[in-house]
Parts: sequence; C-alpha cells; structure tokens
Amino acid sequence: MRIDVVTIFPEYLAPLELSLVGKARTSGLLDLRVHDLRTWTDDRHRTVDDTPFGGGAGMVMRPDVWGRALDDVLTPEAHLLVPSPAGAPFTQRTAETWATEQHLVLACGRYEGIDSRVVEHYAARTRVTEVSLGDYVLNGGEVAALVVVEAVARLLPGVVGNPASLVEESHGAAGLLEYPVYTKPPSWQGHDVPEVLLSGHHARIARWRRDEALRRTAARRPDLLEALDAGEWDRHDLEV
Ligand SMILES: O=C(OCc1ccccc1)c1cn[nH]c1
Repeated sequence: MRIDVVTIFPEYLAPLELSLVGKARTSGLLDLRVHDLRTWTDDRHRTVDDTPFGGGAGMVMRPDVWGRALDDVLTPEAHLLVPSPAGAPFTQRTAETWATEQHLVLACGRYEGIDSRVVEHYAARTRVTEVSLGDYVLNGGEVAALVVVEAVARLLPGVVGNPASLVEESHGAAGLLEYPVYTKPPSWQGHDVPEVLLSGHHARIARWRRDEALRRTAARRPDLLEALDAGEWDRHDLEV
C-alpha cells in the first residue's frame, strides 16, 4: 500500500519512522511518502493561506497551492482523505476498509481549513472522504493523519507479528470493548488475578472474557450495544 501525506509540518509525521509502521516502511509493506505543501507554492514567501471570503477570524488554505500538490500526488486509484471536525466518523470498520486500498492520500488542513472547492474539485474525479477522528478541534490534520496511518497500517498483512492479536481487540468483529488483561505476578499490591484465568479451563476462560467484554461495553459504551444486532448476545448475560 502507498500512503501520501501532504502537510506544512512534515516533521509532525516523524513518529511514523518508528516501531511497527517504521518497520513496515523499511520492509516495503508500506510505501509512505510525506510531502511539504510549500513545495507547490508560487511566491517568495511560500504562502499557503489567505483571508476568508465572507470575513471572520483566521485564515483559509489556498485552493491553487493544494491543487498543484494533489495533481502531483494523486493517482487514478487514490482515495483522498481530508481530516476535519466536519468529517464522517473514523472507526475500526473504516480502518479495515481503507487497509484494503491501493493508495491513500491524506491532505492535512491547518488554520480554519482548506478552501472547500478543493474537495469539490477532486470529488468529481476521485474518491474523497472528509474524515473526523472525534468531536473536538485540533490545530491541524497532522495528528489525525498519524492516527489514520497507524490504525490502517497495523492491519496490513505482515505488519503486526501475530495477526491473532488483531482479533480480540476493542471494537473488533464482535463490536465489543476488550476484556481486562493480566500478566505475572498473580498477586500485586494485594490485587489478585481472577482465578478463572489461572484455571487452564479454556471454555470457562472464553466465557469469562466474553462476559467481561459485554459488561464493560454496557457500562462504558451502551451505544455500541445498541448497534449490535440483538440476536448476537443475550441480555440476561448482563443481569448478574
Ligand atoms: O481538527 C481536526 O482536523 C484538523 C482540522 C482540519 C480542518 C480545520 C481545522 C482542523 C479533527 C477533529 N476531529 N477530526 C479531525
């Protein structure tokens, strides 16, 4: 998979040279390219923004600069992703879908955002998605790009050592939160690991983990349970 990130702060993406994503890049599993938007400016001051039509505070990123950048970076199979508080929610399902794509291009906005004609222009010739990582406002799309790249890259075959570790995660296929995890020592600061996990009884352990996942999800994210098809679990599981 190829991922291009266009930003005025390329150094913000440096953490993607580390750890699993870094290894995926050196192994060739992931072809990640980070571009400085100012490469495509046309003036001595390398200007990327201007004042907003209609007035208001802040600045807007210019369409002409973004147009030259995206014309260079986009390919016919690319999916253009624009992080924005006004975007569609990014979920594990989104990450799974985007992990199957050939080419993702992340356009990182700053200031008040990118001139809206850029999305309008490219939506007519490629797949474009404005994507939100949550209901809050960042100073720019770079942090969102880091999240999207990590969430997608870790799903690429070969990136994570043991694919089985991708199965029982929060927001996994079952749509539940992950059960609590423990390791040695069996007793720590007076806190003991639940007996069932030391029993070696795999069926009981699986049942305990499922019950814990249901209990946690009901307590912390009842919205996720609404989303689940009622037939997938039994309400009496929670009445304990
Ligand atoms: O702030 C975000 O994106 C950066 C951005 C883009 C355009 C204008 C302002 C800020 C964001 C919040 N949730 N998901 C993304």
